[in-house]
Order: sequence, then C-alpha cells, then structure tokens
Amino acid sequence: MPPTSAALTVENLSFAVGGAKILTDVNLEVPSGEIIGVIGPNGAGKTTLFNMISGIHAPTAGRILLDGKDITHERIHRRARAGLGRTFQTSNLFPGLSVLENVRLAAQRRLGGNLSVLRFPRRSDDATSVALDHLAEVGLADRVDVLAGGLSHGDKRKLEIAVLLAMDPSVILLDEPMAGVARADVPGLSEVIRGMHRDHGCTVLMVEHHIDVVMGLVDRVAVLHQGTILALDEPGKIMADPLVQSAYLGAAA
Ligand SMILES: Nc1ncnc2c1ncn2[C@@H]1O[C@H](COP(=O)(O)OP(=O)(O)OP(=O)(O)O)[C@@H](O)[C@H]1O
Repeated sequence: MPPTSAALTVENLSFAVGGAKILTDVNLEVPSGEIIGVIGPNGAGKTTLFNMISGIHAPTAGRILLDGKDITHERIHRRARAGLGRTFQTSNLFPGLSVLENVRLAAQRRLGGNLSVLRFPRRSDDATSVALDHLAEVGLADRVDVLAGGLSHGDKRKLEIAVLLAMDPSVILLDEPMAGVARADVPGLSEVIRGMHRDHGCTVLMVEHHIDVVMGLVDRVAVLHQGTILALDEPGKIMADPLVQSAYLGAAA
C-alpha cells in the first residue's frame, strides 16, 4: 500500500460484537487541515468510530493511519503522542483543579516536565505561559483561577479545547462538542472551534447532532447510517441529497 498524504485514513474499518455489526467497511480519508463533520441518527456508530480511531476499542477488521502511519494496534497514549487528540461527550477535566491547572498539566506533559499539581504554579514557567496563551485563545483568560468543576457546560468545552491545544495535536476528534451547552453559548463555542482550526491548521473530525452547527463549520460532512458511510460531501450537497434526507435529515425533522 503506497503512503498516503492524508492526515487521517480509515480503511475498511469494521466492528462487530456478538454477531451484531456495529461498523461495516467504513472508509474515510481526511486531508491535512480539513474539518469533517460526522452526522447520523442515534446508534449509527459515530462514537464507536471515534473509539476505534482513538484506540479505546480494537476494530474487528480494517486499518487506521495517522499521517500515513498505521496506528490500528497502537495503545491510546502512543496515538496521543503521535498527534491524535480527542474530547469526549462527557467532560474529561479535573473538576477540583483550577482552569489554569487543567491546561498547565497538559502543557507540562507535552513539554516533558514533572507533573505536579502540588507545586504552586509560577506564572512565569513555560507550561504556565503556554496554558495562559491557550486560555486567552478560547476566551477563558478571566477565569484562570476558577475551579473547572464550577464552569458552565459551554466554558467546560472551551477549557477542553484549551487542554487539547496545549498537547499540540495534529488531528483532533471532537465528540459532540455542543452536548449540554446552552443555546446562547453555541455561537461562541462554534467560533472557538473555528479559531482552533484556522489558527493551528489542525485536522478535525467532529461528531455533532446540531446540524446547523456542523453545516456552518465543516468542509465536508460524512453521514453514518447503520454502521456504514451513506454519503460524504460538501454541506450543501449533503443537505440536498435525497438519500440523506430520507435516511437521516427527514427522520430528524
Ligand atoms: N462495545 C459494545 N458492545 C455492544 N454494543 C455496542 C458496543 N459499542 C457500541 N454498541 C452498539 O453499537 C451501536 C452504535 O453505537 P454508537 O454509540 O457508536 O452510536 P452513535 O451513532 O454514537 O449514537 P449516539 O448519537 O446516540 O451517540 C449502538 O446500537 C450501540 O448499542
């Protein structure tokens, strides 16, 4: 197989449990710098696809390549070290630590320092200044000393993005970033995701149920239906696709 220039390639990926086919021959090639939305009805296999890519579950068949390198059987932390970052539907933050400490720990891990939440963070150290930069980027500069657990859902999502940025991933998986976020906070969070993609040039794969958010953010949309990719195209073409309309958009209306 020749090397691929895609940042992320999913090749004939299948996953079955006890005879039930959850994913069947899923193929997806994401060029570097592209942002792709993954939509589909409940139970279509979106989270399972993310779990395969991030290494939580092993596929029954198929391959996953990150920057052309086969990571199908790599452990989760090695995928992260290779440049894969992920957020989860439920928050993955340390609620009892401050906003700054959450990001500083991620930055420290990348910069190779000793992980310490006991040490009083000097605002001048490298990890702290990286953390403060990313917190400013996501609009949380004035909340650095607040405990992460006390943030609104929308601000928790922004904090998760700052944590991701501190780890400097090349490919980011966003799992329902708008889940639980108040309607009024959705535009601000969309802008943070747009800025993250624009300013860091990272490749993004995003599962999201808010169709309007997906259509306004992404280059292409993959529609997953009963464990297979039903369509993969630009947002306008996806919205106009009769197959997609009847399988998903019509059902969701
Ligand atoms: N490890 C597993 N064992 C058994 N069944 C599983 C497993 N993982 C996923 N499933 C099943 O696979 C199907 C797809 O689930 P998945 O969570 O990937 O869907 P989804 O598209 O993310 O749905 P939602 O939009 O509701 O989050 C579901 O029917 C689920 O019950």
